[in-house]
Amino acid sequence: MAGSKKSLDSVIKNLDSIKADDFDTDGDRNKPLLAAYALVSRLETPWETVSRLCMSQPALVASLKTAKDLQLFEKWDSIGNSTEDSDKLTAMVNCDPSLLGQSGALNKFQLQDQNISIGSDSPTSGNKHVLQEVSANVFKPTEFSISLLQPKFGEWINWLYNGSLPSFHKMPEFLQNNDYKPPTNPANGIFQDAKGYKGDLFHYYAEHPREGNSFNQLMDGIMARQASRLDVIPADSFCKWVYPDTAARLYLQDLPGVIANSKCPEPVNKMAHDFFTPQPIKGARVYYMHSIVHDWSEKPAHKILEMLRDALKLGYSKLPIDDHVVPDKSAHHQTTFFDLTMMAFVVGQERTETEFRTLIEAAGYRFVKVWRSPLAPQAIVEAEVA
Ligand SMILES: C[S@@+](CC[C@H](N)C(=O)[O-])C[C@H]1O[C@@H](n2cnc3c(N)ncnc32)[C@H](O)[C@@H]1O
Repeated sequence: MAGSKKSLDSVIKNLDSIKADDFDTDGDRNKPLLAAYALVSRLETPWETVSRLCMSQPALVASLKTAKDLQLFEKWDSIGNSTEDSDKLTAMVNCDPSLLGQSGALNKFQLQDQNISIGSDSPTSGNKHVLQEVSANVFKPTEFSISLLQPKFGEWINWLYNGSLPSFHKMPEFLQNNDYKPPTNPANGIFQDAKGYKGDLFHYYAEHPREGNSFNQLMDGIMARQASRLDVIPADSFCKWVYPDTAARLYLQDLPGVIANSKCPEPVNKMAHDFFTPQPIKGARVYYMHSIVHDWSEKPAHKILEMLRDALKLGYSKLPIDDHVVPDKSAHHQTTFFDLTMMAFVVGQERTETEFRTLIEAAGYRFVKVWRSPLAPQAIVEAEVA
């Protein structure tokens, strides 16, 4: 018994001792993270898995949205993110004390996300709680809750409520009503069913700028996370100080509303362009598309590539397509939920290497190779005009 207790303690101590900054690179940190997810799935019982998925996570995100609506984190930040009791927090956000009190819904934040009580000799402070419970009814913001003050993270909570949850709520019914075939018409998919809207997501966003802004912020968050694997120089230094001549030859293209709100600094050229029309910039060395092709089903994706093809110079221009490239087996969990999100949200999909090859070749390109990085499940498909 004593031997078993000792080994249990040492297992927990070993696990507790692992920290994000133990690793030299993000790629190194990612490997134990994946091992830890696998560990959770081995250790959880079916009851623990189902209650986490169906009870604690929905309750947590509903609590986060309520806290966001109350501007709890913003108001806390304005008084210096100090340690506060629930009476002070209740007064600060002007809600009923029962919400933030001892047994209230919001003060359970710290209990709902990975809080494991493993005894006084085992530290729990490294857990990713939303709030830290300093003592009974006394709380402190955490690195995570403070990160939500940045729109590129905080707006995910609004997007969850205005786009993701309504779409996933509709998905089972939509598929049932459509003989379990994925949608193919970008103007008439699951998102449109959920919103009672006819037209593609990007037209919806142009007509609903508050929701469009949420989406643009979360794209910012995704790009900020991914830039590390591309050896990207921060836009400001690239444009203003490091390579001003090169930056002046770059073009950022998107729909007019997105271009008008983009923060890309001078001297990069900002150009409104509809990619379902011919590409006006001819003979460039590179036409880089990030998170574009996966937004579309075969027919529109083919059209986008076709409209670009004549701009490329044979033997010189390159087309790097930056998206998830799904492996034949053991797809990364991020790839699989991106794939479902693309289907539910934009009638898009993540593609395998074979699917990319077929799409690209049918549009008049040569498939060169796939560039992968250990830092992300996304990859770069290199193509050139055939
Ligand atoms: C998933 S976002 C990716 C944005 C950006 N490339 C990034 O990675 O941050 C897709 C983008 O496609 C743009 N888009 C949608 N339809 C378009 C069209 N017809 N012509 C040009 N851009 C379009 C949207 O406005 C949106 O910014």
